[in-house]
Amino acid sequence: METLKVALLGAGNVGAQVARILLEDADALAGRVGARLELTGIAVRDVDAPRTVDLPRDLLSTDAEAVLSGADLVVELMGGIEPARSLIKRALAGGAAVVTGNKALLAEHGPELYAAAEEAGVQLAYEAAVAGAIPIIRPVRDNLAGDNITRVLGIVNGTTNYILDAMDTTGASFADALAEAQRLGYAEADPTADVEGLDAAAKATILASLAFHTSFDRAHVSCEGITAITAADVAAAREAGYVIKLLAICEAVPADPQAPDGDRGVAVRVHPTLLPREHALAAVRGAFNAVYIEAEYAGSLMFYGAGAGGVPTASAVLGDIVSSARRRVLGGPGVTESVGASVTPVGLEAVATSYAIGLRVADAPGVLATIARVFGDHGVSIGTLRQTTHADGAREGTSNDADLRIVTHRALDAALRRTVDAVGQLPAVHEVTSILRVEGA
Ligand SMILES: NC(=O)c1ccc[n+]([C@@H]2O[C@H](COP(=O)([O-])OP(=O)(O)OC[C@H]3O[C@@H](n4cnc5c(N)ncnc54)[C@H](O)[C@@H]3O)[C@@H](O)[C@H]2O)c1
Ligand SMILES: N[C@@H](CCO)C(=O)O
Ligand code: NA
Repeated sequence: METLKVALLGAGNVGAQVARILLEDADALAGRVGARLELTGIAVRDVDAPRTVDLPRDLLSTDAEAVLSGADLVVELMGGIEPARSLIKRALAGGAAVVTGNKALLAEHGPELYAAAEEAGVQLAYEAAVAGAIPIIRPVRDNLAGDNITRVLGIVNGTTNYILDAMDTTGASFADALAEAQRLGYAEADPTADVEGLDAAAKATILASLAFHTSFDRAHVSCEGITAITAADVAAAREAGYVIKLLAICEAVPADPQAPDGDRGVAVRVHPTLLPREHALAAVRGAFNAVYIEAEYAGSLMFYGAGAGGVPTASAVLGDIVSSARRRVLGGPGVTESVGASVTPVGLEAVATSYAIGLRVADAPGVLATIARVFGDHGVSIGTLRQTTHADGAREGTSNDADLRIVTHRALDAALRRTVDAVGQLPAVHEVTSILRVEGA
């Protein structure tokens, strides 16, 4: 039987598990590939660092370039932009197939790397880069290649879903839920990329490019994280029949909001979103991920599972290793990215959604009518309105305060902002407590 040489770059959470499985399951994998996969080297920062998995010491090296030279397959699990980018380019140029889970790198430099793979006639596979273990890259790129995807809604970050779910089910504050996520090992020690939505935005960039056959850039993706979400927002959403999720949304919309029947563009956005509790994505709990796809012929599809964690993510990496190795045995690079569509990337200003708006107002006669008139004057239609009086929020010498939660019909972002600005100027409105988008209603 032929032997293929596999080089691994990085032995952290995911890399160490990939190495373990390559060694432990060597016979089974050889049967599936039609060649033996020999792990020839593992690039690490420190040969003596403690690891979650005991790895053969003679495979470890701090010289990544030496590790990848001569390999048939290079598996990059170091993360970050450099040196990952240069090492992947070097591996591709040398004729090796590359497997990576590096969404940050692909969101910023994907087209350059896809082109390098194409030029070298080898495969660049990255199933682990979006939603961990969930098969989503190949379904979107290959299985749905003959369909027309119209919308992708994804819960693609486990840490933020864990936090929002804990806030929803236990009433915890954002800070307490984050601390718990860190204690359980879901969030990074520095969880900025998770809670600010940057990790989800990188994944959205990759999904949009595949779903709409166009090279999207991270700069095309508008991004808002969950750090401003309060326990009160979550409670109010719950009371109104919604749950708040951080969604990555890629959607075909009119390129010019003033010309609804004109050319279509694609808007890609990440933000906290209210979802009706009966929506399929509302049932995604804890650190799980799910991607919901609407396509012209397939209808609605949902992909669900573990979006993070060393062992589940290793499953996606191993799948790419087996399939790349098998292609190597059979010859040819297989299916590659298709970017012939040249869809126009458009910004958030082109997207109309419903909004949930929280207002702290004076509980006095005529206040509701005045607020409703401002909405009407700006052409934003109110769908539902709930009022809760605040006995403990009484303002000295005046009326009590009340909390209003308004859910609008679909409106463009600019019209909504103008409306909220005008409402905020009303003397009876003491504070705009939140503005959140609603999807799936
Ligand atoms: N952990 C997950 O759940 C998950 C899920 C999907 C994708 N990913 C992606 O997989 C990749 C790896 O993630 P991870 O969680 O294993 O990260 P990690 O931080 O646990 O592991 C990365 C390892 O690479 C090593 N490394 C970094 N630079 C190096 C260099 N120049 N030379 C040698 N070694 C170097 C680090 O020392 C570390 O051990 C990242 O791109 C990440 O975004 C992770
Ligand atoms: N930090 C990421 C890891 C998986 O990409 C998450 O929480 O989903
Ligand atoms: Na995946």
